[in-house]
Amino acid sequence: MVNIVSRQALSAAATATNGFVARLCPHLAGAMVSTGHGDPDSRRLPASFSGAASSPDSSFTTPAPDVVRNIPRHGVCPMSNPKTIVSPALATAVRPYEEIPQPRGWPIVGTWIEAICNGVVTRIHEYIDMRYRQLGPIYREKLGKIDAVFLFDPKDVESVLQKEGKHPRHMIPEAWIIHREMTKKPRGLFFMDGEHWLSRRRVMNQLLLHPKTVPQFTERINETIDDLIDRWIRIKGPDSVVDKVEVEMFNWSIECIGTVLFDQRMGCLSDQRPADIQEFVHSIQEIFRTTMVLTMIPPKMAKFLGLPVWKKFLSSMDTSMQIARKYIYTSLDRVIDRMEKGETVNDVCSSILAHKQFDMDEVVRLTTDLFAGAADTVSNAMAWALYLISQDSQVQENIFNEVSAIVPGPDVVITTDMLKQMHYVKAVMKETLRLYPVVPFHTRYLEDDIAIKGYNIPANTLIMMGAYSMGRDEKTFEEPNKFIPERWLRARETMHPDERRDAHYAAIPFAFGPRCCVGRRLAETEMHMLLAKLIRRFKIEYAGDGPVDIDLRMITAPKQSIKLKFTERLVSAM
Ligand code: HEM
Repeated sequence: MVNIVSRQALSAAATATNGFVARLCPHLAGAMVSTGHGDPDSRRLPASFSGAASSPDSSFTTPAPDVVRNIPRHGVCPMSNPKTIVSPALATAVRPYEEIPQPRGWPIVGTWIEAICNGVVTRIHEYIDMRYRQLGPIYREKLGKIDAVFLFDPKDVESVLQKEGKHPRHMIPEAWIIHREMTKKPRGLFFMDGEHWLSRRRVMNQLLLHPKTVPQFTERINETIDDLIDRWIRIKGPDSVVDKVEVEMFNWSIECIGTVLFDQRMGCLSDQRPADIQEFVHSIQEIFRTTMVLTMIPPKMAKFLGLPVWKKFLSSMDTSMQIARKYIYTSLDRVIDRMEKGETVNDVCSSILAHKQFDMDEVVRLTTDLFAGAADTVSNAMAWALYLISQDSQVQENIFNEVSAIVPGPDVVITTDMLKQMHYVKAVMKETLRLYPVVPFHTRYLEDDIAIKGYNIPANTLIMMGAYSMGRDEKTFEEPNKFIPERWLRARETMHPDERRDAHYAAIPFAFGPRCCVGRRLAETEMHMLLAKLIRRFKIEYAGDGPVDIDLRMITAPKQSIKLKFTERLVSAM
């Protein structure tokens, strides 16, 4: 039997039990309450799998189990939902879902019009932040097709993730599900659930999250970075400015994932970039943009009416899948060829093939989704990091000093052992993703009811945890809107363990637990290496006309193009 309660509900229950509650229901005296922390069924990936070992904040990623209070159990209160396993005391303390605060809406349309007027499609992070400030750390709202309860307290995020079970389930946009059904083409990990997901995920964990695998790719990642630097030296104008750094980052991240998946260069960093890669970039962006629109206009209706947004969504999905598959089939042919010749192959795709557990079609599906998942995430994270550091010369000097002390020369290949020592570089990326979480909401459906802040959230309710708002919350972070990488280094020494825990759960850009991002270790390696190599070589200044805003198309992307000036450091300084 599992006890599902939040710490807040617990304390509410604890005060309520004595006297008043006991008079109401004789069951309630001396109930067993558990925080859930430290429950034997609270499963976590081993630290090595969640990437905790290499994290600058490894003290954050493995919080110590909380105290479990055992008080004699009296059984489940008949008032509760049969699947809500809470202490009898809580059964009265917990209020029904319907009482969770919600914004006032109009009959039938609810808050739809207000949400659209507030720019919910491209600025949903601001709209939801506004609701948080208005309604508090738990509220519920129906936004088009999304009917969810929103959470903003890191302690509640922890409670939800503690209870996500063996097969955590996240939200898949309805438009994507319809597309999958229409094309009758099953997709990769992100779309799977249950045991089917777990069996595939275990294999992918071994190939991407195991500490031993990523070091095999570091030399190739280094090469892509050297090529990017050469390219920037070639293309920067007389004023040393590179335009559209976000597009450059996209091309680089495709090049990187290409070498890791297939041990093959894609040509995205050459002067004649393949035309279809540009089309791929565009279609991925359109998928995210149209999907956002299709959360406000029911996709089934948009499909039925043949609305332009639906047509655009379909064509972008099809184009991106066709291009990804074209690359993957060509690469697979080469991989198989090399394997047949007995040549050593060292890439993720051949390792999946070597597993012999999956047929060719499944290999294509798994790799296509890795390819698509990697492209827009790493590139946007890096674009934001460069935007932030380009406005802070002190942060650049700190990076430079750290990297110079660890890496013997500018042309030396950076290894994962070197990266492990780069605490400041890691803190810069952690801080970037706190301010600009590429994935602005973490979503879960739980198998059982859960009590949060004294309210019952029924099983299978969509729970959305606001990473953007939590990352910028003054309750958790001092001067929350300032870019201060040092906060992650200081935190270990100066913060109370409870505050550290809150800071950890408020900033989990890759999510946490068994369904965390499978590409985390690879993404961090790529980003830390790029940052280290770039700052070792250049001083970077922001050359744009004004601040860059967020354009939220499911992921946190820059709205305006990012222009940067690159000045080579003197050779003697490097
Ligand atoms: C800065 C870079 C990245 C960020 C911030 C990021 C973030 C995330 C997040 C938040 C999730 C959802 C986890 C959940 O539902 O709880 C996720 C899932 C996923 N990511 Fe990433 N990601 C990044 C890079 C990558 C890369 C490089 C790859 C590919 C190698 C990748 C592949 C995936 C896949 C396949 C999933 C679905 C996993 C599953 O459902 O089991 N991601 N990512």
